[in-house]
Amino acid sequence: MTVFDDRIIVIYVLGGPGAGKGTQCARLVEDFDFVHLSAGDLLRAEQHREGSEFSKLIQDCIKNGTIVPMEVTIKLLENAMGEAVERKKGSHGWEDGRGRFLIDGFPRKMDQALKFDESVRAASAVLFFTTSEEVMLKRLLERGKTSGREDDNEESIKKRFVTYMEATMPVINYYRSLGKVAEVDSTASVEEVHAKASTVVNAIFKGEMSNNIVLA
Ligand SMILES: Nc1ncnc2c1ncn2[C@@H]1O[C@H](COP(=O)(O)OP(=O)(O)OP(=O)(O)O)[C@@H](O)[C@H]1O
Ligand SMILES: O=c1ccn([C@@H]2O[C@H](COP(=O)(O)O)[C@@H](O)[C@H]2O)c(=O)[nH]1
Ligand SMILES: [Mg+2]
Repeated sequence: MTVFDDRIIVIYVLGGPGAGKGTQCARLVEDFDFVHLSAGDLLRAEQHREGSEFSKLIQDCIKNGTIVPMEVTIKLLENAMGEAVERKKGSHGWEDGRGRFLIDGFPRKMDQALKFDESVRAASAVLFFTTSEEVMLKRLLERGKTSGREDDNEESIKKRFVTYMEATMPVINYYRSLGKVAEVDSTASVEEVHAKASTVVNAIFKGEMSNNIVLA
């Protein structure tokens, strides 16, 4: 039994640090009336919440590119989803009555994937953005000039790459084994990547994604 039923559609958005997940999610929100929840943003908000017992833990994990224990992140996501559903009820709601969530930067590790799918809501698909480490590093160092993020520096970025390869790639391979991964090369311009991502999401909504997809 999951917290949310089949009126709620969840798409996980994964990819290496700086692959463009947040950028593309913002664009897809405009097209498909998604609620976009970034696990990293929720953790940063919790880190800075006055009185949070997890503040120091989250700060250390983010700086070192390691993964915050799943209980913390899943609770934050579950709460944010619940709040979004309530907000939607109070306004016009979702057009077709089906709630649509893009869960960005999550699950980063197998334990999170299994727990969220089984207890909150199983993901319909994984939108997976890929590009080279060289491109990701360049983007993140550029972003770091203005982002104020404690992990947008070369030392933290290198650690994030290691965590991504060791903990997150197994998650992607797990969803590949379920035929749920839509891989989109995110090296090109924001517009070009957006066009491909949009095509994929359309296919997911039309129920046309019966196996993994790769869009180069
Ligand atoms: N297709 C693109 N071409 C050029 N720059 C891009 C592209 N997509 C994103 N960027 C830029 O790269 C940086 C990282 O993008 P974004 O924040 O979307 O990545 P992310 O995958 O969410 O990263 P993180 O895992 O660190 O949260 C941003 O400064 C963004 O403006
Ligand atoms: O599920 C998650 C997601 C993120 N984290 C931590 O946050 C940072 C930043 O995440 P971004 O997606 O790049 O904003 C990440 O490096 C982890 O330290 C997490 O622990 N669990
Ligand atoms: Mg991001």
